Amino acid sequence: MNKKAENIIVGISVGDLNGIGSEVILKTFEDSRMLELCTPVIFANAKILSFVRKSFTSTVQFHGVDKLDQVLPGKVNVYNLWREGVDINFGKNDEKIGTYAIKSFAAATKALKEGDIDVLVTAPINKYNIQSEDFKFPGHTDYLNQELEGNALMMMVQDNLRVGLITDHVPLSEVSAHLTEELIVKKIETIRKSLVEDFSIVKPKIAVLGLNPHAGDGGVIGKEDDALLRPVLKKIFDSGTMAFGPFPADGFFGSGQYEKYDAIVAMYHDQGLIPFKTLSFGKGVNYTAGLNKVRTSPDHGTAYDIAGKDMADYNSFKEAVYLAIDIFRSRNQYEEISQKPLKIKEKQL
Ligand SMILES: NC(=O)C1=CN([C@@H]2O[C@H](COP(=O)(O)OP(=O)(O)OC[C@H]3O[C@@H](n4cnc5c(N)ncnc54)[C@H](O)[C@@H]3O)[C@@H](O)[C@H]2O)C=CC1
Ligand SMILES: NCC(=O)COP(=O)(O)O
Repeated sequence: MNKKAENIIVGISVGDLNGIGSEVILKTFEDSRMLELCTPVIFANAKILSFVRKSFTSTVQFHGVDKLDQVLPGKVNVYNLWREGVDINFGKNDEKIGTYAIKSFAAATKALKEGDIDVLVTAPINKYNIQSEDFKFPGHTDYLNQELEGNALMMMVQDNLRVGLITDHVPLSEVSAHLTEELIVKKIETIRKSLVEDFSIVKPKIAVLGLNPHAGDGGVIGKEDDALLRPVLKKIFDSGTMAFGPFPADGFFGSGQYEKYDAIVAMYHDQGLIPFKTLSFGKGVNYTAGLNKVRTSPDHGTAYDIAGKDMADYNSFKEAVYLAIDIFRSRNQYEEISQKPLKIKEKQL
């Protein structure tokens, strides 16, 4: 299914309205060339966005729609999800605002499932104020894993730097207990498949970080690297996936070895995200790999400390839009190639 560029519909959930989400969305679409690349649809309310726009140097014009079949190319569409006014207090952690963040995210996910939008880009939520009886997830990734098909995997991306996580929203004290052969095999296969289908890398090279300092130093500092990781990685390598490691994480980044691999696999959130954000903050993208639909988001959170002050850097959000479109196209190309493989006729003697 090859779509004309401007017809790729990018659904956008508005995130926490007291954070910097609305600012980075508006600033991204201030540049009208973005509308030649895609058709954006923001899941929110046109009046609210017109109100918050006054706080920023933005002149972006909205096209409010009440149904998704009214969305127009060449416009910044806003799907009016609610009618009532909402009190915006930039920088304030507010449960009521959390309910609107989830309203937007849930509706955009439904549209993604039903094919009304092609890809989803999410603005940041506050993981505390979104919690309710109906929504008990630590983040977007976990909810999408439930709603869509496949096995969600958090992958941070900036150009050729890609960091995938074995465990993501897991407290540090529970990481080791989560690490099993089954989980590691499943996650590394998700990363391999994503590199092939989403990033068009034919035979990807994957580096895997150890869990413990110095990858355990032969068992002196923790047993998991020798007892679990090494044998699992050998099995994965023997089955044909170019996975290497476990590498001691500090030296691996410090010496620049990360540049030699198509993806780096971290055992837990901060092991991967600290080096990733240090190397690429402001340009990185959080991609949910492994699902039947494409979702990306910027590399940052709600940034309450600068919300409403016209200070937010919107480049990471813009990159999230670009990457979602690139992956959507790459997946379509991969599907086409797989359906029409080169026909090789064997010569009969
Ligand atoms: N995808 C998502 O929905 C994410 C949500 N969060 C949530 O955001 C909230 C705040 O998280 P933090 O860890 O404080 O991270 P944060 O990214 O919101 O802020 C960290 C620091 O970076 C600065 N910063 C962030 N984005 C910026 C931008 N675009 N331009 C300029 N400066 C920027 C902030 O001002 C702050 O000083 C938490 O509730 C967290 O759960 C965090 C990361 C991702
Ligand atoms: N640090 C990235 C992060 O925690 C975002 O999580 P999610 O909301 O994308 O699942």
